[in-house]
Amino acid sequence: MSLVQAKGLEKHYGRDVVLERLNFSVEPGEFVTIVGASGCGKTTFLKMMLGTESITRGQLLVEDKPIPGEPGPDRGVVFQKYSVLPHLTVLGNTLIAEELSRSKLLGKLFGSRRRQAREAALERLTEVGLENALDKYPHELSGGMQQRLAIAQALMMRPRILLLDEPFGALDPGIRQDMHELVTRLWREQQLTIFMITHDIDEAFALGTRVWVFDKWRDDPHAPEAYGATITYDLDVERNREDAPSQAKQIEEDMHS
Ligand SMILES: Nc1ncnc2c1ncn2[C@@H]1O[C@H](COP(=O)(O)OP(=O)(O)OP(=O)(O)O)[C@@H](O)[C@H]1O
Repeated sequence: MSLVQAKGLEKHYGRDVVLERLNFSVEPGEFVTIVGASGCGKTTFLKMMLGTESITRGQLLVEDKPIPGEPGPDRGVVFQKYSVLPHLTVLGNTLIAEELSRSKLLGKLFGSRRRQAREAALERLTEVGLENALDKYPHELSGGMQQRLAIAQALMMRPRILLLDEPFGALDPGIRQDMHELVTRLWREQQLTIFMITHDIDEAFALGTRVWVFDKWRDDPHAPEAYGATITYDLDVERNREDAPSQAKQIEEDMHS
């Protein structure tokens, strides 16, 4: 059974069609990277996966069931802008992910549940290499460390699906390379299924097993809102590694033409 499927999925904002005719099946363990022109609906798609944007038409299914209309523990997310809370330490920021998810009414965990959550948080922070920064506050962390913390938060509930919206867009190239290694390791070790938006086509081909290009397949210059973007290329990078450089170049040219 596919893990995620879209059938005729569409997103409109009023009369503005942002996404249309999205049809795909994603198997467990795939690493899907998503590229496309600015404003073509990539983040909107990710938010539909997260459950914070409604679906206008069609279906978006996880294991054959409609995706819940709210975030859940099976889907972790990391955005480009650092999403950590400035008044909490590294450990506090990781614990809050569990507190918010498990204890909606009380807002806090107590006793053995809190101890278990602390152990889980320490484990996640060790996985992302922040075990020596538990008591630091976000302003004391580099950009790369803040994104490591955001990843630890996202993985706190052991999601099967990880949604990444340009998570490394603000980082220096050397740090990005470290983050690529981290995400690749976590993806393998935790058997995650990843959907990652990036503006960097080389990054898309380096990390993804599958690259999607979002673009409009039909356009009316007199009514630009009439048609939305869809997946215009769906490339199996894993099986065609040797073609990746020429495909990346072609996509880069298409996006800038
Ligand atoms: N809440 C909203 N209400 C109305 N229009 C919206 C809303 N959110 C996004 N849009 C519009 O939907 C379109 C797609 O936006 P989205 O952020 O998904 O694009 P994107 O491909 O992620 O862009 P970028 O690469 O610049 O981040 C844009 O035209 C945007 O203005």
